[in-house]
Amino acid sequence: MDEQQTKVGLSDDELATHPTVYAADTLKDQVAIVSGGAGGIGRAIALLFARLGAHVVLVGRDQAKLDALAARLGDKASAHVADIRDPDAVKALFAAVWGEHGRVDCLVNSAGGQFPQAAIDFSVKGWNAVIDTNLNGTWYMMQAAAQRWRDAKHPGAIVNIVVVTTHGLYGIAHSIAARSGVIGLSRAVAVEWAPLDIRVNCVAPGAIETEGWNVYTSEARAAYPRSNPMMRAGSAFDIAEACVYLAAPSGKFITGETLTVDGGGQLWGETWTTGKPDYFRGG
Ligand SMILES: CCCCC/C=C/C(=O)SCCNC(=O)CCNC(=O)[C@H](O)C(C)(C)COP(=O)(O)OP(=O)(O)OC[C@H]1O[C@@H](n2cnc3c(N)ncnc32)[C@H](O)[C@@H]1OP(=O)(O)O
Ligand SMILES: NC(=O)C1=CN([C@@H]2O[C@H](COP(=O)(O)OP(=O)(O)OC[C@H]3O[C@@H](n4cnc5c(N)ncnc54)[C@H](OP(=O)(O)O)[C@@H]3O)[C@@H](O)[C@H]2O)C=CC1
Repeated sequence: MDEQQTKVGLSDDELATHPTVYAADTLKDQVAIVSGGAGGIGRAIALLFARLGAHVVLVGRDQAKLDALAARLGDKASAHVADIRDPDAVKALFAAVWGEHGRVDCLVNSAGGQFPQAAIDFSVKGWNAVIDTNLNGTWYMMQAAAQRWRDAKHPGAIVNIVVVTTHGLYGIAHSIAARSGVIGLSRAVAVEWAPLDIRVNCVAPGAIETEGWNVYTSEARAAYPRSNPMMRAGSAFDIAEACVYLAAPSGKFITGETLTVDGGGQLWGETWTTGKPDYFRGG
């Protein structure tokens, strides 16, 4: 981690008042679970979903962080501590939320992350930590949601936040592997779960300024805005609006899709999370 911990991205006040294309009742009376809900992207999703009428269940491992955001949102949110890597904790989470609200309409899996390291140096523990968090943890949440929806004969929508796996992102091969797994899994269950009226989609963000960037060096962070043809970083709000699109009725004929929100970064540009090797500088 860099010694310079910087506050990055939009503030809660900016997120809460950001202009949106969506009508104020887009998610009226819906219940949405957002894992990583107090993180950089997750909180933007939570703030927008609540603003559009949903009750948002914020999930993460840090009670104080969750409580602080829940307090801001009042009766539009509640906080639930759960480690998504613990399948029993995930089951207990869904039992609690279903017991409290009698429904869940949408699950957004935004909990996740990785550390930058050359793949050749990954330790077994480090590899497993990233796979367990991003692939297994996401799966436990998806399956728990789907089982509840099946048993209650209730429709549902899942949006998994992944990373761009196609081109241009180096130094996080463990995460690319885990997120490719999530994308493949989402496509597979989009078909299996279509008879249950459950849609499953992914959003792949490019460089989105959040506090999550603090795991990268200041040199790496400084280059991220130049990693796409728009030559700038996106905001967590861009991801939140994409999630609404897929979760709301606007997405009713979309399943098994990955919506890339990266300013064109998968077409042009490169991101070196561990610094660009001399070899690729042509020197
Ligand atoms: C243009 C786009 C930019 C890049 C695209 C992506 C951006 C983002 O995703 S933004 C950031 C999102 N948030 C995060 O990434 C959060 C920070 N990451 C983590 O919390 C961890 O990396 C985690 C996801 C793996 C959490 O797992 P946890 O079990 O809590 O991990 P530990 O800290 O206990 O570490 C376990 C194990 O992993 C190895 N390891 C961890 N950090 C590093 C590191 N910096 N370098 C090398 N190895 C690391 C290590 O083996 C750890 O075990 P110990 O050695 O016993 O500590
Ligand atoms: N920002 C970016 O540029 C990009 C981000 N992404 C991905 O988007 C997602 C959100 O990123 P961002 O908001 O920026 O990152 P943050 O680090 O700000 O947020 C991640 C959140 O996940 C939670 N979390 C992590 N592990 C667990 C766990 N085991 N159980 C429960 N909660 C957990 C953390 O909360 P706590 O530690 O309190 O539990 C944290 O709030 C991540 O998957 C990230 O990799 C993808 C591409 C680019």
